[in-house]
Amino acid sequence: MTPGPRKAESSGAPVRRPAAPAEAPSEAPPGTAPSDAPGAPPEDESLALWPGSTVPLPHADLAVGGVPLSELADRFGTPAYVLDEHEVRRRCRAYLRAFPDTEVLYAAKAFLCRAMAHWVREEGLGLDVCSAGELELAVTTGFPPERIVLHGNAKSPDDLAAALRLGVGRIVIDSTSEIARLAAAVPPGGRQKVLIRVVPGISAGGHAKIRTGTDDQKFGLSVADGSAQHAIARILGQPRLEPVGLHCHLGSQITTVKPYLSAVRRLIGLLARVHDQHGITLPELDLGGGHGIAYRPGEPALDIACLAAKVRAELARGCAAAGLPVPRLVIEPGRAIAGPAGVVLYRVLAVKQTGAHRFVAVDGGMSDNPRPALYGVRYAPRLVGRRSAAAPEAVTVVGRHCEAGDVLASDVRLPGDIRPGDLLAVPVAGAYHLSMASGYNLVGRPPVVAVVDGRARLLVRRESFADIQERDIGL
Ligand SMILES: Cc1ncc(COP(=O)(O)O)c(C=O)c1O
Ligand SMILES: N[C@@H](CCCC[NH3+])C(=O)O
Repeated sequence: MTPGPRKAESSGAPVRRPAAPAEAPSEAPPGTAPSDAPGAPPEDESLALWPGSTVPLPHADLAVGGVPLSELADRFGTPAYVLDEHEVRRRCRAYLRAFPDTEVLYAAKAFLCRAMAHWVREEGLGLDVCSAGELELAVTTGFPPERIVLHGNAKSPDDLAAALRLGVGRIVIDSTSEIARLAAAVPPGGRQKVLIRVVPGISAGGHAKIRTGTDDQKFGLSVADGSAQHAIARILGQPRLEPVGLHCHLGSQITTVKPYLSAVRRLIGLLARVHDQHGITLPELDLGGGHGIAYRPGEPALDIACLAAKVRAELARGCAAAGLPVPRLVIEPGRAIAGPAGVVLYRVLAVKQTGAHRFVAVDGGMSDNPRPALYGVRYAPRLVGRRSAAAPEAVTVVGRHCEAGDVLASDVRLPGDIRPGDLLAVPVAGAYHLSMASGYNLVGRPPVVAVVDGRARLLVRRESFADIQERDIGL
């Protein structure tokens, strides 16, 4: 990506965007352009996908949360994830505003650390977890277990034991075989609320690998082949399980409302069948997450306000037609809350011209961001901390790992004089980066630094060589 036009480059202090009007825009739903960033639309359009606090500084630096990125790189090293606390909180509030009377669960798999759990809880969201690890971490921050929902297509005995011991609000049943196993784990006299994960037979999502609404995949219970109906009958035969609703998660990176409306219609159909067959009304409908965001300028994002309005209308219409009460709505956004609040910083280590290709190799790679390798996702890195007059050239930003496919950003435009020592910053790095980071090549995972109001605070420290060595028992 070409560094965009800068403004107000004369003073050394972070230049703030105009203050947000007191009312709505700063709380506009995530994903709605141009108010995706808080306050007025960004002065510099090339910063539209960056956290709302991002401002240009002298020497082509950027400040996020009032802290210059080059200062963060010097202080915390690279690679490093930077998270704008205000942006996370603003996105949580925007969801609550767009979805009144809805339980909004933040999907912890997108990114979780203690501070994140704390912010999300303070903002009034619940949590969707899919392991004992995510659950226990959240609970250590005082997250009320009753506001937590446990997911997973293969929950381990430890996952179920932790959920029951800590008293999570609901457990999502994902397979028939799980029913008896869960019922047996519930202590005598206890009754666990459960949701049933339903596969509605809808194809939606940004990449085949992240589509979970089609019948032929590993998650949930299909309506088409009757397994969902069969599972519900089985659950009703288990006195220690209390079915409270249906759940579906269509996939991730969904940028249109239509698939959600199809899901609502199919789930209402199933609610009606359950009512007719068993004489019960399940009071909850959990539509999962999957709300798509843009990673590069010009990419589409799901319009959350539109989603909220249309889902509510479809629920009201469908339930009235089926003679059912409107169920309580639950949603589980992850990416749309954490993703745009994060930036990742890399230092350039090598620049190489091979034939037609110019490679810019940085000190991170697929171990801190496997998403390009997994899903072919494209990012928009930007040179920060140094002004360049060189014309932009097409380059491929690659990582440091022993894989030809370790590409972080293919065919992006960076100044032609890019060189070792330069700092690159990549926006929209808050979701599914650290949470999917690996230990490949024994490279320690990067730290997470929170920025807010001109202050930087380490949330998760860098994984050191000592950390890695400690786990290795030796000969
Ligand atoms: C059950 C469930 N809920 C919520 C999410 C969050 O999805 P996203 O981060 O795309 O909003 C996921 C992940 O795709 C999921 O599997
Ligand atoms: N991890 C994926 C999406 C799947 C989300 C989890 N169900 C991503 O980075 O986009």
